[in-house]
Amino acid sequence: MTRRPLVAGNWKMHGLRASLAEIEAMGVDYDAALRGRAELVVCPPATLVALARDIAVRAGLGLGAQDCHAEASGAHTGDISAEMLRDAGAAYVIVGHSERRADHGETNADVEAKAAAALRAGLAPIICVGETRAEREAGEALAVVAAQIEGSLPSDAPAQIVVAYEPVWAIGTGLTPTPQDVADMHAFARARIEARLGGGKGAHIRILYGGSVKPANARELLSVPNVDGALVGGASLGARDFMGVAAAYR
Ligand SMILES: O=C[C@H](O)COP(=O)(O)O
Repeated sequence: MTRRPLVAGNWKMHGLRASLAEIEAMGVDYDAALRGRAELVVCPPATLVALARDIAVRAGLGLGAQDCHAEASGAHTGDISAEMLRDAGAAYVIVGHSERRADHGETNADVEAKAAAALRAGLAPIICVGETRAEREAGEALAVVAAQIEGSLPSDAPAQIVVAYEPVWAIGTGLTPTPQDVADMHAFARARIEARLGGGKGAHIRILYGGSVKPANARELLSVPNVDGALVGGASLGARDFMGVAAAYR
């Protein structure tokens, strides 16, 4: 099964208009050889999505957003719908990131509704799952991820969805699981995705690893079986590091 690797950059709450120059710079290194091997996507804050559209197109990168509301429109002050993101130029949207689950109390049901909204709007959701340190230490990592997959993926989701496994304790900490731990979790996640969606989709869906991915560890992490790319936080803010991560596919 050939799955096109995807390296997605999640800028989180970072970036002003001046940061758009980084997307332009990413394009300089994103040559035909690398384009042939991996898809690159950048997910800036919502304020920059529309402004980034033409720049990303010129650079050859895809564009994503970081969250969406479950409804297409309505009286939801401060929220942004998947339709609006699509209109602004996004093709992807991250849903269920652990920071939204923690900061905004998003449940698996909320994440499923957002993923469904993304699909309705024509966006590919990047659905995040992952255990906390306490859950891993309690031996519950597999059960937590299984429950998140079962609860957060729309049961009729197509193979275009992306799943990102991000152990919460590895996000922004410089810590990473061992390659064997990543291999075990990704194989497990693929089996659970197939159990959830059926129809042979599990083999087609890309499962990204996220959590302290950097140029120095990208090659090792991205060569693990069933790792189809990365969801990169801190190292995606600058072209040099982001392209250093993507270079794992050269
Ligand atoms: O969405 C990205 C992840 O939360 C990873 O963040 P990080 O690469 O800064 O650890």
